[in-house]
Amino acid sequence: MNMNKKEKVNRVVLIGAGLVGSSYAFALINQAVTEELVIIDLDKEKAIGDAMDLNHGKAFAPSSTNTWYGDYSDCEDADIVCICAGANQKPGETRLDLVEKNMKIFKTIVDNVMEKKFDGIFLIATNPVDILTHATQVFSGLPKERVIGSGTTLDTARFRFMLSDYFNVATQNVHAYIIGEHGDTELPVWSHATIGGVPVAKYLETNESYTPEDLEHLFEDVRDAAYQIIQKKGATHYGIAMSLVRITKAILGNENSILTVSTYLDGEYGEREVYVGVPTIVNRRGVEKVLEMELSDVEQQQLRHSVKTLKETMNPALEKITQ
Ligand SMILES: NC(=O)C1=CN([C@@H]2O[C@H](COP(=O)(O)OP(=O)(O)OC[C@H]3O[C@@H](n4cnc5c(N)ncnc54)[C@H](O)[C@@H]3O)[C@@H](O)[C@H]2O)C=CC1
Ligand SMILES: CC(=O)C(=O)O
Repeated sequence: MNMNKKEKVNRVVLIGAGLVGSSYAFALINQAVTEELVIIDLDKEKAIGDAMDLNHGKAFAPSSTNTWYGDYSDCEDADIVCICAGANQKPGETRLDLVEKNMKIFKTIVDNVMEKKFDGIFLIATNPVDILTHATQVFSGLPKERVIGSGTTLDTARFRFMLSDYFNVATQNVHAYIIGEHGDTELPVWSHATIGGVPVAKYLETNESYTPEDLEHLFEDVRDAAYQIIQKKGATHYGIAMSLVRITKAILGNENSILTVSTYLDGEYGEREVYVGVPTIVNRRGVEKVLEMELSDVEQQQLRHSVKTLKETMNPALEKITQ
């Protein structure tokens, strides 16, 4: 046995260590998801400070994550490059309002990463996430299954939390998805939502205080959660950080987990040439398979509207930047 031969360890490169990125780094280390974590940010001093600060807490983590402030050359050996760089929403702004600003930033970042011959999986969080995931695939030329957005994983987590709170059951026993744009046109898939296997429509009958109107309001709270949090504290970052860690674990652990990541559709749900949040089997290869649920007519129409909205914003912005 050659004792000098180094074993390949998992490396995640994080680009953009603002509120979302640094929360992701913190959660990654606390859950010991990867052996190596490299942090890159335009604000070099802030990122160096983050790497120092995170390293100082390592003694208390389940296992050691080798963490350093790096540069694009670190992307060559990376398994995952996670991009959280770019502008966030100011109060009143929609995610789609960020498209031009953040697409320009992404062109530079993705070109820099690919110059270093990156051959792993891109995981995108920056908004509008579905559109920037698509742009990353176009800019990088990597296979579509190796470019993934956080999609509606956060919205699905919010939905499951709020349903579990309403019905007073553990979140783990709530199975329900939010799909579509990570944004204002997202939709709840009520037709497949279950509490411990019991359809939500049936579960409503188990207590007269439960009402369909409450569920409508509950979905509105899910959809508008980011606006409410931004109004109160300026940004959201813990929930998305934990969603990103969940996706990272599914990839590095080759889990075949079903997550509502932003995935390229090529005919599934009757849609093409779009990245959008749908239940997807995620493993070491990235996207293994899109799970095609039978949607109700209303849900199918809502998904079509969501995809149309995404394309209407994305196509001109992509055209402008690739001209
Ligand atoms: N997908 C989702 O569910 C969620 C997405 N987001 C999105 O995440 C993004 C980041 O949000 P925050 O962390 O709150 O913003 P932030 O302003 O705290 O951090 C952004 C970071 O990006 C860095 N940056 C900008 N241009 C860069 C470049 N060219 N190269 C490297 N670093 C660069 C900045 O220096 C800064 O540290 C926003 O677009 C926000 O809307 C936020 C929450 C949830
Ligand atoms: C900001 C954002 O996209 C969210 O919290 O859902």
